[in-house]
Amino acid sequence: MQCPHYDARRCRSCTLIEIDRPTQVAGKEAHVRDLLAAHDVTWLPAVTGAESGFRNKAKMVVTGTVDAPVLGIVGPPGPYAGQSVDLTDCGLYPPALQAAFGPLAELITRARLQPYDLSPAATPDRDGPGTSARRRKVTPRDAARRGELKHLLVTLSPDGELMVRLVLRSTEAVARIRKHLPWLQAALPGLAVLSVNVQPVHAAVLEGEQEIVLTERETLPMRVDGITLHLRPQSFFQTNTEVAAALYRQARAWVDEVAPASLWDLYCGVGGFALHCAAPGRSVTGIEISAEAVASATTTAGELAALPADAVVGGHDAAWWRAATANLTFDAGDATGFALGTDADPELVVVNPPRRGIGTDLARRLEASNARHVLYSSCHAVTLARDLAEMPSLRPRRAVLLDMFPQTDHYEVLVLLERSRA
Ligand SMILES: C[S@@+](CC[C@H](N)C(=O)[O-])C[C@H]1O[C@@H](n2cnc3c(N)ncnc32)[C@H](O)[C@@H]1O
Repeated sequence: MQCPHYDARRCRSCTLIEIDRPTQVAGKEAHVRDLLAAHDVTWLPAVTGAESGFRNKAKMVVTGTVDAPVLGIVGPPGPYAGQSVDLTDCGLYPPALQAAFGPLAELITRARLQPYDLSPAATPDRDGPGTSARRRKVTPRDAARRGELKHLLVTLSPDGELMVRLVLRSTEAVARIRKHLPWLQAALPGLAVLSVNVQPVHAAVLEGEQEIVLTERETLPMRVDGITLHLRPQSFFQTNTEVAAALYRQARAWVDEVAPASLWDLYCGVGGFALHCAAPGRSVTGIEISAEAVASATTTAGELAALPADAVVGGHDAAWWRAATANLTFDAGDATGFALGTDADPELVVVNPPRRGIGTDLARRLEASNARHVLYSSCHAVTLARDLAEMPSLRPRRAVLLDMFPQTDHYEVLVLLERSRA
């Protein structure tokens, strides 16, 4: 893929952009196969979606001035080091996401949102979990920092609707933003959710805990395979909707083949795996640390349970969904704490942890359980391989690489583990 920002060294986020796509994918396959070399795994062909325009979410640093805000990044080491770099035409964003940046820049001017004075090291990582901004420490210089608006976070739904989050240092500008909301809604008819996230600390984290939703609607409907997942401002959603849908479909295919009567979906987020894997006669429990994500997943389950009689969702009618959701529950909590807190074992466990993996305690709990299968979806194969080593009785049998983050060396891998009978 060609990118003028990369070529000019204004942005170097897409570390593999000079390599053609088949070679990128082959390199990722070699990486993961090497990490799983000790196991006898049957690999499906890699899943690849679009190589550009695939990101459903933009994390923009806001620099410049109130009258000429710049949405993008702070330049990386090189000729643009420390400078404002406009990335509103970044080729990773779909056109509908790019088109939102103009009106949002105008909102910044109209509402007089002073861009925050960010140092170069506060550039957010644009390639998924784990951000350089998160790793920054608060410094004594922080007291001198000026400005209000730190980041602009924009998510585009498959139906073309938008969730916009303004990360501000304080609530000082909230009334002004509220005043200009009708204008923004006219300029961006797809705007479903507008919120302010308050992040008072100097860039130690990308966003803060307090979220003030300014629109009537609080969730962005993300339709995946006909199932409407409800995204709230602080909930996780897979970055690449097309590849996420393929991930959930593959998980469902393997789960249906194994046909477990009971399933846990640990680290369930807004419920993508659990809702795809629900079926009549199957009990499904989703566990997730974020209470707001659990509320979203519960909403979707409730909607599917109450479909109009003539509705068909994901190829199933209302009666099927009523039966499939009869034993589908979501609870907020720590995945490891939940698993260690019960003696009951499901027949199959789905895990989709953050980059750090599931860790020793949960891996040992699963190893010692009666679960016949584990389906592990990982965005960091190094921690996956480490976790597998803690579960020697659960043997990886099938796997597939999903190229969720083209142009970078990140990828998702889904592995079906089966308990060995020996
Ligand atoms: C990679 S995301 C996967 C979410 C979901 N499975 C999906 O497909 O969208 C990891 C999720 O784990 C959640 N999480 C992080 N730490 C957790 C913990 N200790 N226990 C349970 N969930 C946790 C995060 O909030 C996030 O939603």
